[in-house]
Order: sequence, then structure tokens, then C-alpha cells
Amino acid sequence: MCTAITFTGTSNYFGRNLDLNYSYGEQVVITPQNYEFNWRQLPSVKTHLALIGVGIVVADYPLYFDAINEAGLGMAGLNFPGNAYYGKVTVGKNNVSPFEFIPWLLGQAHNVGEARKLLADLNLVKINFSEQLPLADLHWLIADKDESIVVEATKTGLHIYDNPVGVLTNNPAFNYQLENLKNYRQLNARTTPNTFASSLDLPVDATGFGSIGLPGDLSPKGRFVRASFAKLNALKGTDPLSDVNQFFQILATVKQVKGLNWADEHSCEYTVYSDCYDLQAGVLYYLTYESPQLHAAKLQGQQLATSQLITYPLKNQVVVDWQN
Ligand SMILES: C[C@H](CCC(=O)NCCS(=O)(=O)O)[C@H]1CC[C@H]2[C@@H]3[C@H](O)C[C@@H]4C[C@H](O)CC[C@]4(C)[C@H]3C[C@H](O)[C@]12C
Repeated sequence: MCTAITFTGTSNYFGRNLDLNYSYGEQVVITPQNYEFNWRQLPSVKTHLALIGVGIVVADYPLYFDAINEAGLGMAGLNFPGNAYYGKVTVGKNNVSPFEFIPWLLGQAHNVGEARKLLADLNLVKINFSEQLPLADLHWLIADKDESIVVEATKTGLHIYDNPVGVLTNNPAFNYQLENLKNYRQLNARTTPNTFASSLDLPVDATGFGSIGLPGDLSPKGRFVRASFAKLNALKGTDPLSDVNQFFQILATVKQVKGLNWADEHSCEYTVYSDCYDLQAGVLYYLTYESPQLHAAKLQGQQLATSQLITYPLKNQVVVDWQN
């Protein structure tokens, strides 16, 4: 399972937890402006916006899990098993395969408004990357500094939803998750007055009473409510780095610890990595399960106009900052 969020403070932030029972050997992948994209159905593109994100490179192709572009638009793919539906190639449409979707959109859209226009003619097609890497059932969170949307391709068509919460998890579909928040409208980040019965004296003897009922479980439903409550009530920082820290603290409320969520008999899901993009500065901050301090990479200067993919393996060593 995964959780993606947006957060606004001194800058605008976007990122996710990637939860899985194994690692693909993820890397930071920078796609410069002159890397040529040879799409499966659409004409090749020689120049485009530069991207930075997390993913893997196979046969010199960037398979992004999440990324942003140099204009400050971000996008993340999250599992949507059993609900995602990709159709046949349709004449007159932008036929894009799911593994091409992130680079195709981020390569050209500067903001959510432009993304919406491109999505109007999008057809997500059933074309896999290779036999070894079959189709992934996904839905996507797309965000810029002002707004976010969710894209779901299901049997009933391509759906684009406004996302007033700026959170996405997994099944069931996004509409359900949004509707489900109504069941938690009584939650409060402050302790509420006693409304149980006016005749009964029920003094508070601690804090946190307003959040009694907040789901603590790791299911997508539970994480959607918890991440929304955390994100919508979290204080903003006083500078970009304190915001980045706050972003990771929010993601930590839905982090999966190894051993708490078994995917099958032999392996459990855990938070492989968490990341936070500063959409305005073009910086990717991340931490991994094995290396929980902040690492960073950015889209910068002369790298932007080159033509070869640039990669850095995600750090996986614990580093201790000794003080004596
Ligand atoms: C599994 C990842 C999503 C994490 C998540 O939501 N987990 C939930 C687990 S559960 O169902 O709820 O149990 C997704 C996000 C991006 C996906 C990858 C990207 O789409 C890029 C390629 C696409 C290829 O078709 C398949 C391999 C792949 C490399 C994908 C593997 C996998 O499906 C990834 C890594």
C-alpha cells in the first residue's frame, strides 16, 4: 500500500510512501530535456520538460514510480488492483500505456490545468513494458502548487476527480475514500467539551481526546483518514526545511513497520521509501527504510539540457551522527 500527499507551507510539497513487500532497487532518476522518448503509439518526442523522480531504468527507459517536472507539476502512481482497467488503442486519442503515463504527462504539462487538457484525449492502453514487467494496476495523484487531481481508468472509463484533501491511498476507489471522511467529521485536533451528558461530570485527564476514533490500522481506508487528518491539521513550518521535516512527520503517521502487514506467507509490506518534492525548488528529498535520515537530489543547471538519463541509487545505509 502506499500513501501520497500534498502539503503547502513556505513552499509547495508533494510526495509519497511507497509500501511494498520487496524493493525494485529504486533509484533517483533524472530525465533531462533532450532525452528522446520513443512512445509505443505516439510520435517520438525529442525535447520536453526535465523530470526528477524515483523509479528504475530498464533498457535506457525511465520507469517512474513518482516524479515532478521542472515546472513544478508532480505525479505518483499507487496500486489500484482489480479496479484499474486499460483498454484497446483508439484512433484519434492519445494512446499512452500506463508505464509511459508519468513521463508523457510531466514532459509537457506545466500545471494541473494543462494536465486536465491533455487528459481530455487520453486513452490508457493495455500495453505492457515487457514480459518481465507486466501491466501495473495503478491510479495517480497529480498536483501543482495550487490543486491536485486523481486519475482512475476503470471499466466505466477515464475518471478525473478534483482532490480537495490532497491525499491518495489504494482500494477502494477515490470517491469512496472521500465519502468515507464524513464518518470522521467529529474528530478534532483539540480536546472537545463534554457533550456526553450535561448531568455527568467527565473531566479530561490527558490530551488527544479529540482524535479518539481516528483509525490506527494500515488498510488503505484507515491510512486515507489518518493521513488526511494529519495533513489538514499539521502546523506549517517556518522555513522550507522545517516544512520538509513536517511533511515526513505526516507520512510517518501512515508508515508501515516491517512485520505488521504480511502480504503473503513469506513477506510483509513495509515502507520501502518516503519522498517529498519541493515543487518550486525542484528538489527531491527522500529517506528509505534502511536509511531514515534525509537524502536529497535536485534538478539543476547544465544537467537539464542534456540527453542521457542520470541516476543515483537510493541510499540504504544507516548513518549515525555521533556526537562524542
Ligand atoms: C507497487 C507500486 C505501488 C505501491 C503500492 O501502492 N503498493 C500497494 C500494495 S497493495 O496492492 O495495496 O497490497 C507501484 C508504483 C509504481 C509501479 C511501477 C511503475 O508503474 C513502473 C513499472 C511499470 C511496469 O508495468 C511494471 C513494473 C513497474 C516498475 C511498476 C511496479 C509497481 O507496480 C509499482 C512500483
